[in-house]
Amino acid sequence: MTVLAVDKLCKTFHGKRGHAPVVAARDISFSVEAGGSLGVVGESGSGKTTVARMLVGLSAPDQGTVTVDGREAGRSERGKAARLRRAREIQMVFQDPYTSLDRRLSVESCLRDVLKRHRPELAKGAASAEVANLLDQVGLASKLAASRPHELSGGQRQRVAIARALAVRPKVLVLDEAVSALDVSVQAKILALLNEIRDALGIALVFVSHDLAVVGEVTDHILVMYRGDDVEQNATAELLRRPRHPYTQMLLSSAPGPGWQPERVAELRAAFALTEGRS
Ligand SMILES: Nc1ncnc2c1ncn2[C@@H]1O[C@H](COP(=O)(O)OP(=O)(O)OP(=O)(O)O)[C@@H](O)[C@H]1O
Repeated sequence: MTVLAVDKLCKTFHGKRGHAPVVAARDISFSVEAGGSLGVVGESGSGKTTVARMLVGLSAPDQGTVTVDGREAGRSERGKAARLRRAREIQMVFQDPYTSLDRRLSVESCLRDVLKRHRPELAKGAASAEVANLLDQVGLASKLAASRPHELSGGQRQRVAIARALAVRPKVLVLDEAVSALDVSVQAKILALLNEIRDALGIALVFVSHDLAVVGEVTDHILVMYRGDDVEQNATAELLRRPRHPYTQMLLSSAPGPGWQPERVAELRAAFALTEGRS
């Protein structure tokens, strides 16, 4: 069953006078099933974050629609009601949990705040049980409930950010470079957690990353973006085995495993630009 349907999203940024407008997203369409996972990949500036921000309502598309469970996001309500509904449907986890978490709040207070705002029907006892349940779901020891963000490791902070997003019981979870700042071994654990979560809860994931190796671990479909365009979309295994578009081929050969090789990318990009007639 399709949970998230994105149809022809477009966004152009009109910068300062004298600067050409930047098309950050051009007719981007995709869908994600319940329990499914789509990776959005591309190099810096390809438009991935712009698409992620449009999904959660942080940025308004010039054109196009985002539909969750058949209902267009942000259509019927305005203002606060629209923001609340969108937040309950689609949650986002950012790259740096240190800046996205409130430093003054303990883990428990942070989760309770979200429950109070988004699930006010929960009585105090039920909210305590839900905090314990959320910590368990993201693999955090209950003794960490009293900790503040600065007392946690990067991986633990990202688990708190995921728990905070799950507290809302969203249908869709968008992760923007959510493991990029973590060590490889911590990355692997968070990716395993994300796979467990989508299996257990049937949430649809949109996983934004520049790192194809990481995306391959956690998605069943991939959308490749280049300068705002959708250059290729396919099942993950097929795309990694037989990339059709020269840009995807370039990304793949420049990232044979975890890690990014800028020199090789530069070489291949030059070759790709020649074939595309772009500079
Ligand atoms: N608020 C903005 N105002 C003007 N231009 C913007 C704005 N946000 C993004 N852009 C431009 O839109 C293009 C796409 O940016 P975006 O951040 O979506 O790419 P990205 O693939 O997520 O890159 P990165 O991985 O570096 O974040 C870039 O050329 C960027 O400079």
